[in-house]
Amino acid sequence: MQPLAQNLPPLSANAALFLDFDGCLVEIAPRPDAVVVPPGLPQRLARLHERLGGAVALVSGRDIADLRSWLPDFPGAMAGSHGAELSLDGRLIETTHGVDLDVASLHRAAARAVADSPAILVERKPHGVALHYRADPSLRTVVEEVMQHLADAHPDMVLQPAKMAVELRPAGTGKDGALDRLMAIPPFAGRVPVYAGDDLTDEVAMAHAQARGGHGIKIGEGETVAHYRLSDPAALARWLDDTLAEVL
Ligand SMILES: O=P(O)(O)OC[C@H]1O[C@H](O[C@H]2O[C@H](CO)[C@@H](O)[C@H](O)[C@H]2O)[C@H](O)[C@@H](O)[C@@H]1O
Repeated sequence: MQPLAQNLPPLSANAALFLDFDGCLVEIAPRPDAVVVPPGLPQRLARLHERLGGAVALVSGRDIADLRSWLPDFPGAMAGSHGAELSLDGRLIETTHGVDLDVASLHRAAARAVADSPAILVERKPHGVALHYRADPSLRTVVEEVMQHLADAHPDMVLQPAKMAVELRPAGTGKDGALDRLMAIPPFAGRVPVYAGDDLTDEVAMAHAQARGGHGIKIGEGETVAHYRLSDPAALARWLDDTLAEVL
């Protein structure tokens, strides 16, 4: 049995905070373009960024341009596309993988393969592709088979299971690598990493945070390596606000 939310200690002043986006900062929505940024979230992130000396990063499966469209004023670092992209302080987006990918051709192949199932949403990503079956969960097997087929045809890409979706991302990327990369540079270096996330792609990063003496916070249900759990994005927001009021 994992510890209850009330056992989660407040963030300490020497923490480095890593936050996932979908299902963590915002509730899961029917489609990727339908999420709602809760009122107060941009201000909360800005205050945390200021009080933690800039050591706050967003770590998402979304690409950075997409992430930035939801949180245009976020002042900290962003790791996007499951760690395939990195942006420091709103500056240039750096691609962190060496895979030579014809992404347009991958998008076309994915779209062709599911053309007979219009309920499957094809998300064209700069470093991969995602197929979403949330609109019709009975299409899960179709999506899994198509994505396995695409993965077989692209040995430099790996499958990334997600919530009601399956993605392909470049091999060698991952949120664990993003965390390691940021923890090696100021203002993150020397701090204690705390990582909050809700999905499978977050588990490796939470494990890395804990291996570095920090902790992971699982948002929502499901198996996890994290030491702590909070029920939903609203509970995470409350914990962050309590921390800001009491500690930082
Ligand atoms: O790492 P994250 O920030 O959690 O992003 C993971 C993926 O999130 C998005 O898909 C998920 O959220 C959608 C909106 O709530 C939902 O409709 C979908 O079913 C979920 O799988 C996003 O579309 C992906 O690109 C991200 O990789």
